[in-house]
Amino acid sequence: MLVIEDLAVYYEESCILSQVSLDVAPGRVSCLLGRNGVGKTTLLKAIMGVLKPRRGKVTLDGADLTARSPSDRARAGIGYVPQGRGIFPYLTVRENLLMGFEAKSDPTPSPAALDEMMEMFPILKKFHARAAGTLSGGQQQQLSLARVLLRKPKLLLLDEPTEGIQPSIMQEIGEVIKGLGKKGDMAILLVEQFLDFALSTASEYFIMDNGGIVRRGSVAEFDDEIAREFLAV
Ligand SMILES: Nc1ncnc2c1ncn2[C@@H]1O[C@H](COP(=O)(O)OP(=O)(O)OP(=O)(O)O)[C@@H](O)[C@H]1O
Repeated sequence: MLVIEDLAVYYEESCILSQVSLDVAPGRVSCLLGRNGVGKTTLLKAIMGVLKPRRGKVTLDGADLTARSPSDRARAGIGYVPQGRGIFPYLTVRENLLMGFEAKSDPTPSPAALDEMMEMFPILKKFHARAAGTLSGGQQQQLSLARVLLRKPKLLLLDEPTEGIQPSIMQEIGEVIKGLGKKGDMAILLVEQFLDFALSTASEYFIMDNGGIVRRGSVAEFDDEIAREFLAV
């Protein structure tokens, strides 16, 4: 379980997150919503340790990660699929997948884990020898997700997985995320601008505004009034 308490994050003197508290339990897909520029990516980076908070605490299954480096956090079980995917375009699909093992405490590639990913994303099996940069945006997104899932993270952070991808692949990715949530052993925090995708994939929502979480609830209870108040521009 991820627990964030009273997190404050600044870019130099500019306060982006002033007081964020939230928790995400395994077996749940939670979406983080909010207007452009409100600080959603900043929060994911602070959870991953790419940005240092000025105040507050990040714990995963009771272990305090606040002072730990991003690579330590990856080893502790945080998987991060950043906006823009972060794949290596000149390496093959298979080589990109193998990079996923580097962040494990035991970096020996497991053929069974590789097979599992190829089964979950058949397109990666088909294109395993291609340079990753030649894949479509949606296929690259699947690769980026598979590379992180290889490590069997306890917490999966996803930043705008639908950005720039076709609706058919969007649906496939949505099904994979929902399936991971249902398995019950992974907590998932999804940042998503595309509201329909977020609401059809997640079971719980958080809304960020003014540097903090201003609303949370079950997706089943999300309505147009909430969208107008917190998400309309
Ligand atoms: N490296 C940086 N230096 C200074 N300010 C930054 C930096 N990165 C982001 N910001 C600012 O921090 C604020 C929050 O940005 P962030 O990307 O976290 O928002 P977001 O909610 O994820 O937005 P979007 O939905 O557009 O991705 C924005 O005002 C942004 O301009």
